[in-house]
Amino acid sequence: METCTLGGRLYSLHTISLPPSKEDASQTSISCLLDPDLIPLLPDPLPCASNPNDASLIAVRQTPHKGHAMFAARDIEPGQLIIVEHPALILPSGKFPKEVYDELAARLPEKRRKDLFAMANSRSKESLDLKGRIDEERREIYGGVYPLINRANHSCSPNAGTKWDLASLTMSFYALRHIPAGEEICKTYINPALPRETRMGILRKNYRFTCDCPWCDIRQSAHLNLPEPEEFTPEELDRIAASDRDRATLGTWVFTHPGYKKWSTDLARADDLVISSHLEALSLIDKEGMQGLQNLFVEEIAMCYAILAKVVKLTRVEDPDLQRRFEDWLVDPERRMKKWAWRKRQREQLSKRKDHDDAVIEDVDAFQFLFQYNSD
Ligand SMILES: C[S@@+](CC[C@H](N)C(=O)[O-])C[C@H]1O[C@@H](n2cnc3c(N)ncnc32)[C@H](O)[C@@H]1O
Repeated sequence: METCTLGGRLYSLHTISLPPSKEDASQTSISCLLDPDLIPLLPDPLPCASNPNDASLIAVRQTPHKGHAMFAARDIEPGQLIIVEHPALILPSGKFPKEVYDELAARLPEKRRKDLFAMANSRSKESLDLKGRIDEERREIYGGVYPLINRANHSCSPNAGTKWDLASLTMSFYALRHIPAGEEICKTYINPALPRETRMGILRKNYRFTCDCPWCDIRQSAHLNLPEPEEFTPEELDRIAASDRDRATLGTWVFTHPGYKKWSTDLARADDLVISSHLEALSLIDKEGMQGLQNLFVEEIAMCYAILAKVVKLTRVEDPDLQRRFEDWLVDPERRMKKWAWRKRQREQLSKRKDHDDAVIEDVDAFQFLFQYNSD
């Protein structure tokens, strides 16, 4: 089989060869199902995943109620890269006949194929963005299957996140907060800002499990294989409602609170407005374990020139360009951050003028004062 059609669209089966990797001899190819017009647009030659993968950082083990899971074998610091991995499979979203999956898998080296099929729900995919590679109207969502990264189970308070790199066709997996040795490393399969009921419904329907995170499994009984309680106590209902409210607030924060851009040119807003509002968001993030959103807020705070040192560390995988920009500012913040310097100058001039006005006000008659005011 070289091609197949789904929903009137034609797809080609295609194998991308990878440069040999010292660390993983089985990682030799990616088996793909692609729009034929995408194939000539793929990076060629494909760079080898710059493999800083440190095998001693993680351990994959069988668990009593979640199949395999990934654990931190050592302490992992916030922002630290955990894995960089090429997908074993790339295919469009949508359901294809079983033979298509079998054919894609058959094209993989044996070890890679076995690893893939050993995974629970081996069809779960990470979405990949092929933006910029094809016309907007023909763009569609592709998914990748990763033998190692896909071992990470789900949590609604994930301690790790993923970042896709189109140029190398790799996914980076990195820590969103400190992960102590022994803790399970989880990512989120869904939008964690959704209410508990909706999150649980999607996870049951699409992945066939009941989430055991502390925000879903209110009684922490999933590991005992106990069913969801029929009824919650009023205190439990309050906790669920508070968490849903906090998550919804975080999900819409950037639309409901002023950010750096508006603040920077608006002297009517207090100097610490964005910083204090975004610090409030960061404390909600900590409360709900939604560190996946933190860069958005930390970046805004940093734009107001606050905790640059923290953001430099946190952005190293997710946004290396931003990291370099912040490092650059740190060399001479007032000169390089023009908007910050502008606000500072305006405040200084205003306070100088106020001191001056306070000193002369008694000598100035009403007419002079009005004149001075209007001529400014
Ligand atoms: C991408 S796989 C993750 C690795 C999988 N545990 C394994 O053994 O290979 C997704 C599947 O893992 C299981 N899973 C993931 N997160 C879970 C969780 N929080 N609780 C229970 N099962 C989970 C579900 O069976 C889900 O369909």
